[in-house]
Amino acid sequence: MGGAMLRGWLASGIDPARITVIRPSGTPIEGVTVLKAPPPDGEVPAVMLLAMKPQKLDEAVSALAPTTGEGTLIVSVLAGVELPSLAKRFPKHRAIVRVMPNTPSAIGKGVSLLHTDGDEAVRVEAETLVRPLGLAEWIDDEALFGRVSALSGCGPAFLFRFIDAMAKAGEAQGLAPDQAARLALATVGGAAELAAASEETPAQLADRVASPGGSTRAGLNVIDKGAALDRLMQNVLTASARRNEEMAAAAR
Ligand SMILES: NC(=O)C1=CN([C@@H]2O[C@H](COP(=O)(O)OP(=O)(O)OC[C@H]3O[C@@H](n4cnc5c(N)ncnc54)[C@H](O)[C@@H]3O)[C@@H](O)[C@H]2O)C=CC1
Ligand SMILES: O=C(O)[C@@H]1CCC=N1
Repeated sequence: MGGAMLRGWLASGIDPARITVIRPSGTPIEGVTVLKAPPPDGEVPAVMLLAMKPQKLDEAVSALAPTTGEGTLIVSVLAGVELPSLAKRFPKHRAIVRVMPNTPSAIGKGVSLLHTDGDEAVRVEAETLVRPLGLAEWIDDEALFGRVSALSGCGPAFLFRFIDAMAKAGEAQGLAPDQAARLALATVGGAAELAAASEETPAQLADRVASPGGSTRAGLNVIDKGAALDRLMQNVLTASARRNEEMAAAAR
């Protein structure tokens, strides 16, 4: 996820000289400084983005926490790890902002949910930081932030599965796999762009496709029976929210 955000920032024209990536592998990234660990005599960072797995946080804290200062804005994308859990581990900070980004950030089409207990200046700074990556939305209730992280944070994975499922269904009707994949992807991309550009709701747009008594209605009847897709998505987000809460509890 950190790599996706970095790609988005670099593509938006941010000065790479301002960025240092710390990754244990030390694998270089063109244009930016990459270190295996923070330099002992390094500058206090203005912004520190945490993007390791939540389970790796404690391993990373001993090297990272001493490098922060009273002026450091800590931005965490760690799913589940709440502000008090971060503040406890990084006592020196100006403010802490939680961000739940998603991978389309790499192409400036991401969604970033934001949460902080910082002041207006912190909110402006955080929003300015993530705006080049796509849509930015504040969620002021931290419990809700955890519960809804799955919609946009995990959402791309659910949609990628949906694209694959459409393609497989096309294959089952006789299409070659590569053609089915192309059709499914272009259909999902086009429909999403149309929905974004339209004044009508997705439900109204679905009705526009479904000619009365036609083939779309026959397909929609399967999706709509017993609110099958609605119930599936509710179960999906509930499962993700439950896992998020488990990670929050582990980090507390
Ligand atoms: N993958 C996604 O779409 C999203 C992920 N996130 C969050 O992003 C974080 C990373 O997730 P992924 O990118 O999926 O995992 P990943 O395993 O692909 O990336 C984790 C990165 O952390 C680095 N790392 C490990 N130990 C470190 C340390 N001690 N210091 C500095 N870096 C260290 C690794 O080198 C690796 O590049 C997680 O906290 C996750 O909750 C949030 C939103 C979306
Ligand atoms: O799977 C995860 O826990 C992270 C959070 C959102 C997307 N990936």
